[in-house]
Parts: sequence; structure tokens; C-alpha cells
Amino acid sequence: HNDFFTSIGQMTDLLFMEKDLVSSLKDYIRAEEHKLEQIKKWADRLDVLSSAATQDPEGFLGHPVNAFKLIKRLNTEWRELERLVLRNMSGAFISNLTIQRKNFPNDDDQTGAAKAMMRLQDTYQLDTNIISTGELPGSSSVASLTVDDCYDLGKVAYSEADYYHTELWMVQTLKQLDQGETSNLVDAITVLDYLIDSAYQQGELERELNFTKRLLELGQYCSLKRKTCLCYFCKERVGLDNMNRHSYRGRPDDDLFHMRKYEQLCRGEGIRMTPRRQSRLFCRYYNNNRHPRYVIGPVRQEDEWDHPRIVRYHNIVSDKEMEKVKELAKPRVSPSIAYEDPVVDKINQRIEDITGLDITTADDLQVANYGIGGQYEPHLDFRQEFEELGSGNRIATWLLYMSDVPAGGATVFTEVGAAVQPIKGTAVFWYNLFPSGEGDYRTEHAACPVLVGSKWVSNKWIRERGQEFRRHCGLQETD
Ligand SMILES: O=C(O)CCC(=O)C(=O)O
Ligand SMILES: [Fe+2]
Repeated sequence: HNDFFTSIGQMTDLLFMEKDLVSSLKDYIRAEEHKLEQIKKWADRLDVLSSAATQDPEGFLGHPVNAFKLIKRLNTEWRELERLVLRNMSGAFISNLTIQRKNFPNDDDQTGAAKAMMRLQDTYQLDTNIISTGELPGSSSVASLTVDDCYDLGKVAYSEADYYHTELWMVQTLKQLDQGETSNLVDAITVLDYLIDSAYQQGELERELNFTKRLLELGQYCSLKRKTCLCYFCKERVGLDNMNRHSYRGRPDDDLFHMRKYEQLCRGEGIRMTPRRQSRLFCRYYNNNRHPRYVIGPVRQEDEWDHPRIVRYHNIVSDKEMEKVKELAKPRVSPSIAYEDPVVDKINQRIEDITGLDITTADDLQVANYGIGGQYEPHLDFRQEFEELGSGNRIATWLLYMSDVPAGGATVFTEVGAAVQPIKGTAVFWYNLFPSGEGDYRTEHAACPVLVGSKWVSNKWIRERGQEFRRHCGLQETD
């Protein structure tokens, strides 16, 4: 199976599977209780009988019926009791569990989920404490991490040699321990050991020393991971060997400038549009040159960006139509194609009417569902190799948002610094190529990781072929 965490569909399946298992577990408990109930009755009955009998054994056994019943009880009834005690009630539950376990996430999935969470932490610059208390922007529900959860995240980071996140999560673990949370899994000494090593690995000797001093306060002189000990009297670390190791601050891959820019845009920072330019963006009613289907009911067209031009159409597809498209895509993996259906035809027709482009040469309507952490890294929709195809390159992109996303999930244009927020029922449209057919590199874009919620989009990549008389060439290559 592929990435659980980013697929809401798969995660939903897991949720229902777990619900099923809980009800099967409850059946098992009921059966076990019933069995115990029966055994108790037995015990009580035998208790009364034998205590009465032992008061006057001779008198008791002097009655032939009592004598007969004692023999019978011991010969047959106790055997029945034995059978009852030995009866295994767990069969149904265990076999259910065995079957379902095939669908369980494994260690890799857990590591993947932990890494996805740290990716979100970086992209949205979330404080460890905010994640741990679960007070995420845009989220109304609360879900918090225990000390053990934090420790687990720290350990995942450590095993990936990601000392930056190890430190963040181990500090959080320590903090929650200090606040009085208890754990049978981890103690402050173990956490400090991780902290000392991760500070050392990052070349942060000052911090390493501080963690070591904290360890000393706990009566521990040696760091097991670092294999170093403190000199008790001088309270200084013995053997400050690598004093000259270069020290880096922040995340180890901080030089990935391009990714940083993408993440900045995702956070809603670094959008490059001056107020003066912004004032020239408008919202208008649009009927595509009095297109018969839109003269009476024009659509609301909003400028999202000027160069390259990105426009958004409001209320372009109804909730009912979007539900249908999601349903068509659901049984398949994301992204998937929404195959023939009257609703798909209607949406295609609308795209053609509004953009004025021929969509018979376009790719099929594609549907994607991004769960938590789901993203699409910066890319261009056009490609050189498409030029050779009969239908030509991807001249334009139509992107319909089929859900609101409470936090994260924007579409950002990394070259020009535009960010478009998903709004359910709206579609954005832009040209990837200049009228000359030359690719427009300013259209590089990405889907930001979803922080809270589930993002549904459907896109239509419109091709060059068929547009010859619909979009005219300019005189310059980049007209
Ligand atoms: O989902 C998004 O926001 C972007 C999708 C995209 O890049 C595309 O459809 O070409
Ligand atoms: Fe794209």
C-alpha cells in the first residue's frame, strides 16, 4: 500500500476497520463475561453444597441420594466445568484481527506519518508546543500528543539523523515530563541523552553543555550516547574535542532556497504584489463575448494575478456536481480520471464555453484528493515532449477546487510569488504557454501541503491542438 497519511480515503477505511474491530472486541468481552458468569454460578452452587455437607459428612453421606450425587458430580459435572473453563471465547475476535492486520499500517507507515508531521511543522513553522497541544490554525477539534508520542517523534527524527527535529521533539518531551506528565516508556535521563547527542551532532556545543548540566542535576554524570562524562568538580565537559566543528543553525537543508520560497508562499508570506499592482486586479461579470449560455447568467470572474494572468471563476460548479465527481473518482487511487458521466460532460462543456478553448483534445478530467501533508511539489504543467504529441503541449490549466481547506493546501506560483487559496466551487485558469507556443516559466506552481482538512481538486489540462483559430499568435515570442 502507498502513503496512508496523505490519503484521506485510505485513512477513512482504517477508521472504519478500527470501529469494526472494537465492536468485535466488545462481542468477545461479552462472551467472556457470560462464561465467567456461568462459572460463578457453578462455584456458588458447589460452595453451598460442599459447605453444608462437610459440617456433618457422615450424616450427609448416610443418605443414598447425596452419596449418588457426589459420585455423579465428581465424575461428570466437574468435567463439564472443566470444559467450560477451557472454552476459548476469543476465536472470532482473533480471526477478525488476523484478517484485518493485513491492512494495518506498519513501522514504515508510522515513520512516514511522523516525517510528514515534521514536514508540516517546517512548512508552516509550527511551534512544537502548538502541535503537541493540537491547537492548529483552522482546526476546531483538539487532539493532543502525550509525552510518549513526542518521544516517538523525536526517536524517528534521530533514526533519520535529523538532529534538528530530534532536539525540538525531545525538548518537548522533557517539557511535558517537567509539567508532571508520566510515562512508563521514557524518563528525563534518556531524553537528555538524546538531546546531548543531537546538540553535539549539530555542532551546538553551548546547548550540549547545558543539556549535560541538566543531566548532572539528575545525578547522572555520563552521556551514554556520546560516551562522555562530566568532571564532577569542574562541572565542565571532559574532552571538548571537536570545538571547531562548523555550527549550523536551523534546519540542516537550509540551503534549499527554492523550497524555502515555496514554503514561504504556502504560509502566506513573501507574496510579491505591490498595492499599486493589486489595485489593478478586478472582479467582473463575464460572459465570454456574449456566449449564448452565459448572456443571461454571466459568471463572476476575479483576477488573481496579472503576469501571468490567473483568473478565478466563482460558483462555477454546483455542490451536487462536485459530489458526483468525487464519487466517480473515489474507488480509484488519487489522482484518478473521472470517466464518462453526464456530469463530467456538463463540466467539460462549461470549461469550453468559459475559456473559449476546444476541449476535445484535452486530457481527461483528473481528480485528486490530498489528505494531511498531501502536496504537489513545484512543477510546470507543460513539457517539451508534449510538443511532439498530436494534441500538442498543455496550453492552459483549469483547476477546480471541490473543497474548502481549513489550513494549508494553497496553490502557489513559485516564480512570481502568487498564492491562490482553495475555495469550494471556484476554478482557477491560466495559460501555460505564450500565444506563440513558447512555454511560460512564470507559471511554475505547486500544491502546498494540507495542514488541516482534506483537499479535493479536479483539473483539466487543455491542449494546443484545436486552439489554432481560438487563440491567436502575437508578434513576439512572449506576446
Ligand atoms: O492541486 C493544486 O493546487 C495544484 C494542482 C496542479 O498543479 C495541477 O493540476 O496541475
Ligand atoms: Fe500543475
